[in-house]
Amino acid sequence: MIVTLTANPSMDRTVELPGELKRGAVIRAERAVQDPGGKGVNIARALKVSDFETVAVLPGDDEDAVLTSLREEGVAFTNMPIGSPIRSNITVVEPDGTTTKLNAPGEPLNDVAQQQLTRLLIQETQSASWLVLAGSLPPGVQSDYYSVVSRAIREAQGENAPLIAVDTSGNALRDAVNGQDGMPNLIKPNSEELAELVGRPDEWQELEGSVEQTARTAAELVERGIDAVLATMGGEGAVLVTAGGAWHAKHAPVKVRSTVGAGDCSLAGYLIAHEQGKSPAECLVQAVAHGSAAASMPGTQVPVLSATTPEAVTLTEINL
Ligand SMILES: O=P(O)(O)OC[C@@]1(O)O[C@H](CO)[C@@H](O)[C@@H]1O
Repeated sequence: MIVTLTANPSMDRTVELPGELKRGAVIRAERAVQDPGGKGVNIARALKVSDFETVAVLPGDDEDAVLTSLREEGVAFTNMPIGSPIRSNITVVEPDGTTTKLNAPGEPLNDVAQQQLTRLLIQETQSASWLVLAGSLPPGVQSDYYSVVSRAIREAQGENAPLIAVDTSGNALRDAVNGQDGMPNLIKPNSEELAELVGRPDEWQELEGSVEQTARTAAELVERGIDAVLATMGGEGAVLVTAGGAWHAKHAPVKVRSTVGAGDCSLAGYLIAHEQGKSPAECLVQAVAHGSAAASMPGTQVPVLSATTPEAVTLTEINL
């Protein structure tokens, strides 16, 4: 069973425009959709739609629209009431696929709420194989929260502790991999996040354009004690580096409808293959197949495993 934590969930509102986005104009959208969101929520939705057991842990009131949508989708969740509505994040999609995202800061969580959330996670992860800590941290939460949660879970569950995946950015990611509270088992940075993590933020564009350099940079993090680094490269696919090897995988081109949530689905694909006992390279292939399928769907919709096309993914081993 896979437990996800979304400390800063959202209602994702996506509008598709008939033409280019013009600043300052009133634009009539062609289509508008809304989906429950936040990275851990998306991962749980992607797992559930393919019948993998999952629980999404998140702050939010029982009657909040995000939780109502999760109930409708049949996604199991445990929520912690906060007395205010979950934030709305807006995505604007232009006909050429250009996506502009406006993310709200989210509802603050005080110390008591953070401790309560950690306690909920300890309860929910008693028989979990993975815990996924995903997305930004809301106002009031220190950037080392994922590190603190990881330590609490590992102390509470001992030998039965789940593997921990972290999918976040900025200081929350930096602090999650500083090693003081142990390393995550898996991280999923994009090129920008990877460059920042190794302390060379200016290198991100080079990383995005070079599979070998991405793999070498990810390997630096594996040397620091992370089991697996799944580095996503947008349309160029993804690189996986573990102590046992490095691989690049790329899907045949697809018509992109919305890239929002594609990274979350990549991680879901990786976890699905891992739950099925597949090899690291096969987990990478499924990650890329899931990410591509998600990018070809509107809004933050998630693909079912049977609709993904791992056979359209080219896998290459990288010699470091
Ligand atoms: O503001 P955060 O927490 O970094 O990201 C939130 C978010 O952009 O991530 C998901 C896509 O990955 C969306 O569902 C959601 O709106």
